[in-house]
Amino acid sequence: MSILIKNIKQLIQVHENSILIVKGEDMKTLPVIENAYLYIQDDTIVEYGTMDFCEGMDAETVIDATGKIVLPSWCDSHTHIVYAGNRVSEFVDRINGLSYAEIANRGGGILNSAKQLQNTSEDDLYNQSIKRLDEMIAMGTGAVEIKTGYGLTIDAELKMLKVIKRIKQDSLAKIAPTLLAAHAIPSEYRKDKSAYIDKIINELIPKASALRVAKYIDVFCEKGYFSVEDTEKILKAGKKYNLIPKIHVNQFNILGGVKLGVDHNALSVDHLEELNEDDIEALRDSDTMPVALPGCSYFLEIPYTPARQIIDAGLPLAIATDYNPGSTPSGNMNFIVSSACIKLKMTPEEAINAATINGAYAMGFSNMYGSITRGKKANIIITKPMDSYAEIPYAFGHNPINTVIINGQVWT
Ligand SMILES: N=CN[C@@H](CCC(=O)O)C(=O)O
Ligand SMILES: [Zn+2]
Repeated sequence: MSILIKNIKQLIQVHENSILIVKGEDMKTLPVIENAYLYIQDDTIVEYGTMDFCEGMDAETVIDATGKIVLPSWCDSHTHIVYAGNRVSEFVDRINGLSYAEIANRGGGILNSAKQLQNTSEDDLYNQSIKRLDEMIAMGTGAVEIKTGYGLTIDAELKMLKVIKRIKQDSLAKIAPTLLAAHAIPSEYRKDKSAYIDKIINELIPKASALRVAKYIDVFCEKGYFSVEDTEKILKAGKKYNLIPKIHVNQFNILGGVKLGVDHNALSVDHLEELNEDDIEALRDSDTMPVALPGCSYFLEIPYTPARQIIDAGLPLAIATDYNPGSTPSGNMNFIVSSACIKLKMTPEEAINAATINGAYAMGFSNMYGSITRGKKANIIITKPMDSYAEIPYAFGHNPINTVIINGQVWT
């Protein structure tokens, strides 16, 4: 199967040589070819260039992209899309004045989602979750990290992993699976958190690893959830099974989780709504990607991650949705790219770098995703007609997408 996209107004994020990450000042650059073509064979980007070199070229499917922008699909490196039901009633409670923490303390929040998930069959959970993923693909996302963390029992966490495994097998999207059993303390362990941690370490991690699906390990390192010491214990246990850390840190409080993540070679440290100079220093010269989740800040009305401070310090930054039922019930990366510009004061170039190549890095596969490079996977967005790529973040709330190609197939 071959696809030729021709007369492209701007082909963006083009890299002749495969790059893995973009940092600091370099994030301001987004390589563009004007009046371009792109040739896809099966699931792979094979060739591209200016239209001058397209003469005589043909393919089984030819798409005329006159007036349109073509770019790599969004890489969403932080989601919790496997969940059951929703938390609409908590949304209304918050409008009426309750805080996220007050709702959680009353047994709502993550524990509410866990109760719903425990009472949902694997098939039902799969159907609800893949529907969310399909909606994300239609909005331009081609690679997605998916976490567990709404099971909170051995059986329910394994059920989540099985669902993620099925999604990974069935979907055209690239999936990065993460074990986040340490997402909240189950009510039955309220008075004995260490017993739950022991269960994760001695029972769940070995069983999860036998399922051969989880690649990453996550912990919600936060007051009232898991301390830095708890987090370290779990990361060390994960390491024995080759699970790479990708952790929730600094959402509400600075506890030292960023440094811990860096010390344990975390692939990413996510949230960072609260951040200090020590965190920036810890990230300097590390291989750990900081990840901002502006949809969560928007929905919970908490501070936005200080992206300028991060990028201006010469660090890389990725942006992701955090799609989940409690703090971000949206998987729309177009909105995240807009929010990065409007609220995090990132330029369109920085936001697009953060949502493509750096998002792919934060999932460990920027060698195959996140840029227009020969040999990389053909996950492509073709926009509606627009004057420049800056209109993608500018027209917030609009759907900028005309066509999505995923794994070399036109998505319908
Ligand atoms: N902060 C921890 N986990 C999720 C929210 C979970 C929930 O409220 O269900 C997050 O990343 O925002
Ligand atoms: Zn999260």
